[in-house]
Amino acid sequence: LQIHISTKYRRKLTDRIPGPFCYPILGCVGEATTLTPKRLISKSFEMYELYGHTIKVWILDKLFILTSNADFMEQILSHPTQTRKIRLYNIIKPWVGEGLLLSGEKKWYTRRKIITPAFHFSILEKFLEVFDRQTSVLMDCLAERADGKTAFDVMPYICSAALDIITETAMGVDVNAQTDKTMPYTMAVREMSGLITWRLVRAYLHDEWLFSILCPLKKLRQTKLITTMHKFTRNVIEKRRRDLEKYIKSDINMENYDPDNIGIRKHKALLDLLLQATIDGNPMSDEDIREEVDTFMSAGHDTTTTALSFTLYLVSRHPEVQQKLLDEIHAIFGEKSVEPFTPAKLSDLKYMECVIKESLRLYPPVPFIGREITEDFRYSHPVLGDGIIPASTQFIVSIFNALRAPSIYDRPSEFIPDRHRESSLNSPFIFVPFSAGPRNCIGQRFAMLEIKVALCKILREYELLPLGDDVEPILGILLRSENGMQLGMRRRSAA
Ligand code: HEM
Repeated sequence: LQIHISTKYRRKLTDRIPGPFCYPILGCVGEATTLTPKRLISKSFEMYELYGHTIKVWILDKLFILTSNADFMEQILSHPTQTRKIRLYNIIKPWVGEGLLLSGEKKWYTRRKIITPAFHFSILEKFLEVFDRQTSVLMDCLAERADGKTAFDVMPYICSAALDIITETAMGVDVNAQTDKTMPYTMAVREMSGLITWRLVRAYLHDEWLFSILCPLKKLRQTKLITTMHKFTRNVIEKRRRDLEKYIKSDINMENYDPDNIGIRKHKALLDLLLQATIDGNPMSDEDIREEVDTFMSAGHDTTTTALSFTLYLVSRHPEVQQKLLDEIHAIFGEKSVEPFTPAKLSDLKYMECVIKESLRLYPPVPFIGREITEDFRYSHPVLGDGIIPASTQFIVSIFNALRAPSIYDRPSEFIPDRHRESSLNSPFIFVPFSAGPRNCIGQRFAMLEIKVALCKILREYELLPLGDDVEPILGILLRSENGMQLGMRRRSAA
């Protein structure tokens, strides 16, 4: 009865929004508990086909509005105050705290202002050397699989390289994730990412309290992993803060400074920029910085892993695309003498950009995002007309469906990189793998540069072969393939 009364106002406000039949009080709770991450993809297409591109679903007293309509999502995503994230994201909160990804409203706004300069092109340019060096390690690791006839899952290799890259750029620390599989910090990050995915596909374990009751051993394990990760990040922050203070007090030129701690590198990391940042005249506390660095670690390695792995998979299945990519790489960097990576040269890789975008369109690493509506929100929908989304609605943007909308993309399920030469498809609320509006991905240029460097190096050295099973995408906070991302490789000189 309480649920019925508390939802009455919200039901009335949203009665014109279509959606599947929901039982009184229970809503669609029965169907929601039977949905598997794999079935979610086909189910979402069925629902949009049946009800249009904006749908409502009740689960007990919770109202979800799902949309893949560009105009409608723009109204929420570009709104300056509707910035609070849906509760589902809380699953990573014990790890990243209220860093940029999870913080809301005022805290988010202040942090975003401080962190944005850390992703300026002039800073990212310095990371090209890290991308290059760590991808060279990846190339050595891939050599063991490049026999030209055996299919393998490329994702674990990419994941270790992405972990090395993000740890070095975020914290200035070399953790050798690709060559040393026993380092406690990287083992913890890997295990934690796996644990998050495991919990995500079990809706009843999203709540931290229920998770502790139903899976006490896993909860204990999670606590241990988080302790390991936090301890590592805090140690690095303390060390870098001491280094920085020493540097400020003395006349030592940072370039000549020789860090005594093994593994700590000289070039500036994102964390150094945070150490120098101030909020209202006060420096950020170590705990504030820890949250942000852990956010970069969490948001910045699994996403690029997924993007690069799907891109390699798609290129392996399209030899004509692979040849065009190779021709472009040779034209810009030379066939024999290999010129170093520069931002200008990387931005000349126009065809490669189309290929990466088309891969992000078909397989967006973040398949959906959500906002919790904080106060009644007046909207104007191109099909449903004007209306109000009531406060506390969980508003879900289906990036996966938006990027395959037949009304926007001709032959939406086909891999056609050249379609991105058309500027209309690149407008911010149409092409949304990095979201859009004030809370879009702060790391998107970082990710594009990292992927471009990796593609250049891999394709120059190896031919990708269409071996192994096709991908079977499943939806979670991140898009995954149930059977990995299989392909074959052959050294070009051996072709
Ligand atoms: C291909 C790779 C990537 C994709 C597809 C991606 C996608 C996204 C998306 C869709 C969001 C919006 C999330 C939301 O609204 O809930 C987001 C936010 C964010 N991303 Fe990325 N991301 C990628 C790489 C990165 C990298 C490399 C970093 C850091 C180095 C990063 C850091 C962040 C952060 C901190 C936010 C939160 C921004 C805010 O709320 O102000 N991402 N990303």
